[in-house]
Amino acid sequence: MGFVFSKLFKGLMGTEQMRIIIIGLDNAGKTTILCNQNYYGQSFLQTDCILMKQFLLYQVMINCQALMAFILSISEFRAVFLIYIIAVGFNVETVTYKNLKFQVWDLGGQTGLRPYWRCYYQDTNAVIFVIDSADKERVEVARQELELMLQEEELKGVPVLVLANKQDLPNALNDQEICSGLGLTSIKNRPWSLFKISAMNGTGLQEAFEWLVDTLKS
Ligand SMILES: Nc1nc2c(ncn2[C@@H]2O[C@H](COP(=O)(O)OP(=O)(O)OP(=O)(O)O)[C@@H](O)[C@H]2O)c(=O)[nH]1
Ligand SMILES: [Mg+2]
Repeated sequence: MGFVFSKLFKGLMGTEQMRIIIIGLDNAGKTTILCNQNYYGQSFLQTDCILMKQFLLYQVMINCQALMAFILSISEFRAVFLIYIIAVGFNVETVTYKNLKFQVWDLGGQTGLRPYWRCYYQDTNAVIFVIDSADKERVEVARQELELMLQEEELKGVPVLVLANKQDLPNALNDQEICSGLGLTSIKNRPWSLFKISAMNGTGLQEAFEWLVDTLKS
């Protein structure tokens, strides 16, 4: 993902730091979207893109951010912590490309973690809302969480990219079903778009993030 982001945001000029949050119910595929290319691909090794990972263990760990960033900057520790990030909690990836800094926050979606999403809304430039397209039973829960989030004053007017993930699964809902299930057409006060993707095989990600880049640029 770092590679995708660094490529896509290469065209943006200036020194402004973009802050993006990735949210959605647990098991939607948020961490897979953010991390898989860095774990298994070449991007983690590229030389012109500085990647730094930080790990936060719920709110109590917030004061330890600087310490965790330092630990993660030591390559020997990084792999261990990155694996731990997949399992629990919140994850942030900072991609620095030349003079552009881009911060992507992956917020855990378990029921007990959702109340903490709002702690990360301030100064957010865009929201990526991920849904497991094969999880028909919880589309309504996802709709409620999305609706709550969109009511937040701190996210007023902020663009929302909805990713209908796991489209590789045979029972995945299509975009019309997701659109009506999440009530997306009632969103009138901000730019939004829905893309069908598979984080597993990368389908649809490029188009989705191009929409996001274009929206942030305009
Ligand atoms: N078939 C399929 N499985 C996927 C896809 N994306 C993610 N998964 C799987 O779905 C499961 C959950 O993925 P995560 O990325 O951990 O989900 P998450 O949204 O970060 O979950 P929380 O951190 O609990 O909020 C994992 O087993 C992934 O391998 C996809 O596109 N297709
Ligand atoms: Mg996760």
